[in-house]
Amino acid sequence: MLNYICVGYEKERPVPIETCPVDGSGTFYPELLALPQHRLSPLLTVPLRILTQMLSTIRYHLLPLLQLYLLGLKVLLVQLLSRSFRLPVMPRQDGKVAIVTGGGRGIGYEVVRHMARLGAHVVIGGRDEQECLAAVRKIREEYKEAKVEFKKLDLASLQSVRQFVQSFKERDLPLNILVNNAGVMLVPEGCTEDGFEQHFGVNYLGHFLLTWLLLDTLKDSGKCGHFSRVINVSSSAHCIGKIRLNDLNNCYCYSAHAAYCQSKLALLLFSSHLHQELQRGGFPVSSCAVDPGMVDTELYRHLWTPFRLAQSAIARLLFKAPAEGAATVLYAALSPALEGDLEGGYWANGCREMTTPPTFDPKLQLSLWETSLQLLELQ
Ligand SMILES: NC(=O)c1ccc[n+]([C@@H]2O[C@H](COP(=O)([O-])OP(=O)(O)OC[C@H]3O[C@@H](n4cnc5c(N)ncnc54)[C@H](O)[C@@H]3O)[C@@H](O)[C@H]2O)c1
Repeated sequence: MLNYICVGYEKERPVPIETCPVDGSGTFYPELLALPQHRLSPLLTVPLRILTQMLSTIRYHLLPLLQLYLLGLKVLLVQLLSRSFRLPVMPRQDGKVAIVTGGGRGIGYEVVRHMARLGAHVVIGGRDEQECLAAVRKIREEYKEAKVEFKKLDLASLQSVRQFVQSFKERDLPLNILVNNAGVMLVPEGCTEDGFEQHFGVNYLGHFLLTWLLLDTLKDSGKCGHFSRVINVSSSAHCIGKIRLNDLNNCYCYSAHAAYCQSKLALLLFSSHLHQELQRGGFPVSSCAVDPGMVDTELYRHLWTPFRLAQSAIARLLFKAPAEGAATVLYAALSPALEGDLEGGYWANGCREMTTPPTFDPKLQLSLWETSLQLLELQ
């Protein structure tokens, strides 16, 4: 259960006590807060409060918003000027078992469809039953032999993640590929069943738990030269993400833009740390992160209406189709060239790419890893 205190600041929002440094360190404007306001004349206190509020709004709302839209423009420009990666012909995947989260639509659907066509047994872990069953039907209609099925998985509920893993393990199937694809973007402020901010809970923490609980199966299913693979679908938005270890739930000042970017950076840090841990332990499992590019899917439905309208108008022309967005994910998951891959890393448009320094910060990776284990009560 979360306890709340009121910091008497900003909109006087209650902030969960565990994540709130009461002294305001590292966030807001402690230098302004630290002023002995009781000694200031009321004439000064009011403008000071207005000023701090304006600064907070700029820093926590406008800046992440502007950064994300500018990044979007840059990515679109690069996409327009460079050739979209085309997936080479991949070998048959008979006998392999894959789990794809959020495989009922968008990029995930195309990943499932392609894997099923190649003979893999694919389990769609999805929240929306109707959507996922429709996806299963469609794929079976297209490929009569497809081994594709749906199992309920709501990443916004840790209990649902545990149930999904338990029912998967009861079947004694191997697990060769895990694609952590499901995601939400710019959803209104709200919490998961377990009280985590939605982007953080669904995009990152739910996938952390899912992977953690499936690790033994992934390890048992990998062989030397035939590693099991964990593919984390991140985003170029991670570049502008910031990990606020003392406010992972974005309680101080909620910005959906900042929350999405943080969740995608967290997924990348997780992917990198997991890969190193697996290599250190000598396990036949690799982990990498993939940016699918800007893809025309329903992910954008929570954009502010004018942006949403602009996005739908230009999407067909400038955005990738979901199958194109799935290409790098599929390459990372299936390519024989990556068998026994010891590097993991971050993939975009068919290539392994360098990315921003925080992603390689071992201290940050470890802190986030340990905090996540604590939040999930795994330690
Ligand atoms: N579309 C893009 O331009 C883009 C760019 C970068 C990264 N991505 C990432 O690609 C991934 C796939 O996104 P998409 O573009 O196909 O979007 P989408 O909205 O079409 O698909 C998202 C999928 O996640 C599922 N999902 C959402 N919440 C869930 C939950 N609580 N439990 C289980 N499943 C849940 C949805 O049901 C859906 O199937 C996401 O992680 C997204 O962040 C997309």
